Amino acid sequence: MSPHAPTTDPAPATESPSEAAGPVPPSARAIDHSGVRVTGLRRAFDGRVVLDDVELTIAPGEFVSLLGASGSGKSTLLRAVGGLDPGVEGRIEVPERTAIVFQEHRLLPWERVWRNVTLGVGGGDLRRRAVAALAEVGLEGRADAWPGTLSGGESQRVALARALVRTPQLLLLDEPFGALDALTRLTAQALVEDLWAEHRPSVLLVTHDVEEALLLSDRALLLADGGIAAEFTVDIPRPRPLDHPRLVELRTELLAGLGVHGPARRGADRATEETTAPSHPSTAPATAPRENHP
Ligand SMILES: Nc1ncnc2c1ncn2[C@@H]1O[C@H](COP(=O)(O)OP(=O)(O)OP(=O)(O)O)[C@@H](O)[C@H]1O
Repeated sequence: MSPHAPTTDPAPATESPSEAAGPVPPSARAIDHSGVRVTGLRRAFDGRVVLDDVELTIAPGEFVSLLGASGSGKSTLLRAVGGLDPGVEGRIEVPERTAIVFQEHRLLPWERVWRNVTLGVGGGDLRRRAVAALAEVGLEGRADAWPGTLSGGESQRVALARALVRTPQLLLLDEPFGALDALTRLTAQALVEDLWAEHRPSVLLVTHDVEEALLLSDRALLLADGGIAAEFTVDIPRPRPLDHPRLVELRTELLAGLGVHGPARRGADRATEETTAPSHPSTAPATAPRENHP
């Protein structure tokens, strides 16, 4: 890691569609491997402390999920790691190539899909690179489409392609499946898992969905009271069946950590707390098509 990491985030942080997916601007924050190290992170809004001395480490290639009640500061933390928040204090070390995918796809409607994918990307051969990234997310043949002609799931795939084309060492995902219907969500989750297995970026995924976190991540972190309140190692080989006993156990522990008790509160949880209700049926088909990988 760079010994020169600053004590405050130096990255300029205006937010535009191209920056949303693009790399964090080159800065002294870059480290020499693809992990993340955050120490002493603090963020207050109008004197109200949201993040208080947060420590976070992500190993190179590790998939980490961040859960927590609505308003606990998940997006604030992710934005800070992504260099999008100039108001944060602390030491943040991230790799040079970082890409972010948000819940909303943030595509420019007046640019064709392939141009959206390569917005802000340097170098030549942009169309070919966009087409390759689009193929990776299953959107062969859609390079010249207008964003307005895509479904929600397809748009989110374009957003993923926009991240992929930057060959990120760190992928920041802020509820990227949150706006998708249940079935599209399962497919998108499987896609992200496959892409991660193939490219092995480090990943920080903000999600409300406990099962999503348990299916995808190596570790799930619980954000509460301004800090990481609990950490769960998901020591289950992939692909992970939802009825794996350890997954069921971890799910119960995570839900308890989130203050949700009992197995049958699914609809109520989602409606009232926006936090943790399982989104998969108990016989989820999501795991079936997944490739096996470590
Ligand atoms: N720019 C801002 N100005 C003022 N307050 C903010 C700002 N951004 C976030 N906050 C506040 O900080 C707190 C944490 O917000 P954040 O969006 O990080 O929470 P979250 O855990 O991601 O929530 P959710 O799960 O609902 O998306 C909230 O109380 C929010 O109102």
